Amino acid sequence: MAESQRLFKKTTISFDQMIDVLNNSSDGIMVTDHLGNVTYVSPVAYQNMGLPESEMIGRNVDDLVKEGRYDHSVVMEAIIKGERTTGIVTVKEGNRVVSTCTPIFDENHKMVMTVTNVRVESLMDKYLDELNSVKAKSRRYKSAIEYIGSLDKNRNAIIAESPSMIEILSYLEKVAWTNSTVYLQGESGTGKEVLSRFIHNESQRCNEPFIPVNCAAIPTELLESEFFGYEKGAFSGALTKGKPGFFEMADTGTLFLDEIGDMPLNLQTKLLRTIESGEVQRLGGTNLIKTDVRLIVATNKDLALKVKDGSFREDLYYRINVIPVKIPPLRERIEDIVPIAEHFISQFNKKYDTGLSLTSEMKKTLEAHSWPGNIRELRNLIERMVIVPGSINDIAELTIAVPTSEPVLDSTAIQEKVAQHSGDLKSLVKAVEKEYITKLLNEKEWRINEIADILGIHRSMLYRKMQELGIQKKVGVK
Ligand SMILES: Nc1ncnc2c1ncn2[C@@H]1O[C@H](COP(=O)(O)OP(=O)(O)OP(=O)(O)O)[C@@H](O)[C@H]1O
Repeated sequence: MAESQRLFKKTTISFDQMIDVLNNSSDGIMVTDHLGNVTYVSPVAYQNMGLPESEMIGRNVDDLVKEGRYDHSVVMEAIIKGERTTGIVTVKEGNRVVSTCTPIFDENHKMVMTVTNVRVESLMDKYLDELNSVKAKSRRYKSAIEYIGSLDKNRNAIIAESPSMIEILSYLEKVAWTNSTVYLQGESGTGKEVLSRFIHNESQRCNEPFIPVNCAAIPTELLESEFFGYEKGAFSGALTKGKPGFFEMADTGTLFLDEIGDMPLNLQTKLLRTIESGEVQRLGGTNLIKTDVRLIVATNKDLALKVKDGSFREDLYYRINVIPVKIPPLRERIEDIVPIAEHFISQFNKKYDTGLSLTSEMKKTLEAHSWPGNIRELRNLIERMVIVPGSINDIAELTIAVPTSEPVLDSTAIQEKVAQHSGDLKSLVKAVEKEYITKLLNEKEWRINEIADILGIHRSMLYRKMQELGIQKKVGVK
C-alpha cells in the first residue's frame, strides 16, 4: 500500500473534504468511468472545457466530440491505449486545452475509471515563458560569473585623504542611489574603475552583477557580439549555444564602460539606441530582450573635443553626460600619495614576504613627483621598490626605468645633453629638467600656471623644482 494511502486511512479526511480538494485544484479535473461517461468535473475543468457542469455530467466524451463540442477526445485515446495520454483539445469556442488523461485500474488490472487534468494552453505557455526566463537569467548569471572571474579582483580598496577625493566620494555616495548615468572623467590610472565599483556597491543594485568593460581592449570585429550577444550559428566561430552580451549580463545591475571615447561610431549608434530603449537584439536573433541596466561611463579623453571633431556622437555625449564627475590627477591630491603608497606597500609586503617601510625622505620624494601615470604608476613603483630593495630616494631614477604612458620628450637638446654628459644619472636628469623648465619659462614669459599645466604638475611643485634646480628670475625680467 502506498504511503499516501496509508496516511489517508489514518487521517479522518471526509468525502466532502476530498471533493473540496478536487474543486480547489488549480488544474481542472475531470473523472469518467471506464467507458468515458463523465462522473465528476471540477469548476476549473468546466470553465476550461467551455461547458456547464450540467451538460457534462453523465455524458459520454465520444458523444461530446460527435456534437462538435471538441475536436477529439484524449480520454477515449487513453481508454483505448490503456495508458496515460496527453493531447491538445480544441474547444468549440476556439480555446485550446492541454489534457492529460490517466486510466485507473483495480487489483485485477481492470480499468475502472479515468482522471484527466485539464489546463488552458495559454497558461501553459505562460509557465513555459516563466521557466524560459528563469533559465535565461541563470544562463546570464553564469556568463557574468565566468566573465567576472576572469578579471582582477583586487580592485575594491579606495584610499582617500585629500579634500577633493573626500568630497567626490561623498557626492558619489549620494548619486549612487539614483539610477542616473555617471560620467567619470580623469587621466589614466586616477581610479575611475575603482570609483565606479564604489558607486555600484553603494547603490540599490549592490547585490546584482557589476560588469566592467574596457571598450578600447576589445577587438573591433568582436565589439558588437560582446556587447549585444549572439544566437547560435550567428557567425562562424560562435558558440553553439549562443551567448548573452554585456547588457544582458549586467541586467538589473551596473554596466561600467571604460574608455567609451574609443568606441567606433557605428557601435555608438547602436549603444545609444540600446541605452534609450533598454532593449537588445542578439546578433542573428529576432527577439528584443528587455534589460534594466545602470550605466557608468569613463574616459581619459576630452569627449567634448571628440564631438567637435566628429569622432563621438553628440546625442550620445549628451545622453551619457548626466552626472559628470572629474577625478583629479594624483599630483593634485598630494595628501593621498603617501596613504595610497602605504596601502600598496602593505599589499606587496604580504605578497613578497618583505618588510619595506617608507622613510620620511622617501615620502617627500613621492610627494614631489608629478605622477603622469597616476595611481597605476605609483602602484608599479611600489611593487618595484618592494622587489628591488635598497635606498630609493630619487623617483626620477626609478621613473626612467618604469615606463609610463607619458610621451617621451622629443628634443635634440636632450640628446646633446646625454652626449655631453659623463656623470651620474641623477645629475643628468636634473640637467635635462633644468634645461626644459628654463626653456618654457623663457618661451611663456614666466607665466607659471600655464607652464605648470604644460608640465602636468601643480604650480607649487613647479616652484619647488625651480628652487631645487636653482632657477631664479633675473632682475629686470618682468
Ligand atoms: N583611491 C585609491 N585607493 C587605492 N587604490 C586605488 C585608488 N584609485 C585607484 N587605485 C588603484 O590604481 C589602479 C588604477 O585604478 P583604475 O583602474 O581604477 O584607474 P582608471 O582611471 O580606471 O584607469 P584607466 O583610465 O587606465 O582605465 C588600480 O590598481 C586601482 O586598484
